[in-house]
Amino acid sequence: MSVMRTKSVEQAIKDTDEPETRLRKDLGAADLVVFGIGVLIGAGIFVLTGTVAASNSGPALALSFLIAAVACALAGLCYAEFASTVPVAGSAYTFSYASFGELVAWIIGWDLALEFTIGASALSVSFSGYLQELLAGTPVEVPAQIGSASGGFIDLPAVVIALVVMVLLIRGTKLSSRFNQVIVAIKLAVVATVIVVGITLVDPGNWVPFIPESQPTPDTEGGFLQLPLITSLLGIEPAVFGVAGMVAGAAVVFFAFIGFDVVATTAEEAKNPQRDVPIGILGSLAVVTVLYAAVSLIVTGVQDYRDIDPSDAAPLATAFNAAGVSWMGDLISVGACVGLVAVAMILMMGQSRVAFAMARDGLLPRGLAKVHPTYGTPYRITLITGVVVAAIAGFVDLQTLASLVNIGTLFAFILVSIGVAILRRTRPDLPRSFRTPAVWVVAVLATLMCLYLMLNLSGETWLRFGIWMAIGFVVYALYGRKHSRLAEREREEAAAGRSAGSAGSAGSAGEQ
Ligand SMILES: NC(=[NH2+])NCCC[C@H](N)C(=O)O
Repeated sequence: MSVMRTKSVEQAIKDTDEPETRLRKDLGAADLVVFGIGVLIGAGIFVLTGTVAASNSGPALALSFLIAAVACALAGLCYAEFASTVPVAGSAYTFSYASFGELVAWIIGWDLALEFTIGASALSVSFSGYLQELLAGTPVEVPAQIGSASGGFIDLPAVVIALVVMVLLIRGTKLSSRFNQVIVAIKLAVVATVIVVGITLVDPGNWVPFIPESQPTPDTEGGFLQLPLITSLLGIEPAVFGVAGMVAGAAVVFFAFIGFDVVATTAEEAKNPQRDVPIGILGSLAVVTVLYAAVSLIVTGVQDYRDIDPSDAAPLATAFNAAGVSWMGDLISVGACVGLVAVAMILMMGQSRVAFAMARDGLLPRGLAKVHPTYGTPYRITLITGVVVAAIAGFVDLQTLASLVNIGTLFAFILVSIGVAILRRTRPDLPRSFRTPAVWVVAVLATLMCLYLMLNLSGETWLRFGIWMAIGFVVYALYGRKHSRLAEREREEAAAGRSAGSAGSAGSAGEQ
């Protein structure tokens, strides 16, 4: 069946070598770790910490982060293996093309588009929140009507920043990567200061009880009825706090760990992808896990979680302002603004790379994959992505965006984890410079944990995700299925086979 046609790993690597669509290879291991940290530290730690501490976890926020970190580490091991096996642009997309076939590849590519595009919108919105906190009370204060989608009618700062990032990206990867290194340094310095200064302000009494007692509504007493997916389907109030709240919190702060997979999207631009990509993924994940746990303890230690406003767009700054250390509030806001822009930038870049790979394969119009003659970047895709990100950022709030990104990413993690295990069976011979230890155990655990976190997201989130995927199926049926390069090759070979009088070779292009 044609939708099952797979593109061999060898073919995927060979396809990267066409002059018109070849990317420059100039990133090293350190670039990738920095790149990873740059995309990981963002809205998750700067904004969602406050929301989740206030509405789901309380001081157990630190545990919510650890739960999410475990799921990510398991999936991260699988990502590291596939990135070292299939070092080409496009991340999970390219990988599934080689292991599951074209239809699944399309599904995952479409899913990644959701993760990156909506993710970039989420980061633009978060940037806007901290910018407004910084400008509040000054003559250039942003008026509420144009300050947020929920409180006004458009989030204008979010729209503007998305467009600025787009222009920077079109100007070139290396420039953006340098720019990113400086920003990562600023961001790490801010996080370190939050931890160091924060320790002196902690009142350990705020951590007691560490897991606040569950406040279930009468309907949700116990068991599966506490899962947000179920409660929202049944139209009842979800339980808050307690262990169930902590896990529901994990499904939201999961957002903070998304991004190491973006490192895999740049594999084609790495000098030595086999070694550098696993280092980049696992290294950046380890660093941020420690930082997140520390910052969570600070946020809930400096303030009583009951005093945190769940809709605060700049909770870290607020915590220090409330403790009377307003210079810290300003410092955090400046660092957050800069850091959040960097994440938006990398996400947009990730999106352009995935779409680039898909266009090169003919699943999207091939003209989109054209690289700019002087800048060497996929400028057409970047332009389209930037405009879409800006439009969404202007009108949708952060919670909605973050949950949607999480469900899409968890889904991609599941496909990748299963894919890694399957590829070990179908292609045991492939060179793998990084092998996931105990792959069957790790892949199965990663799948189960991600699935469980997905169940902790609401019915509305599932519905939005379902709609997005349904649109994807229509696009594939109407365009990609006919125009894909593999489809073309199949047709050519079938024709060649007929004229040579041998029907035997038809379709072999797709075989592994
Ligand atoms: N690949 C993504 N969609 N990443 C979005 C999340 C980025 C980052 N972890 C943050 O906390 O802001």
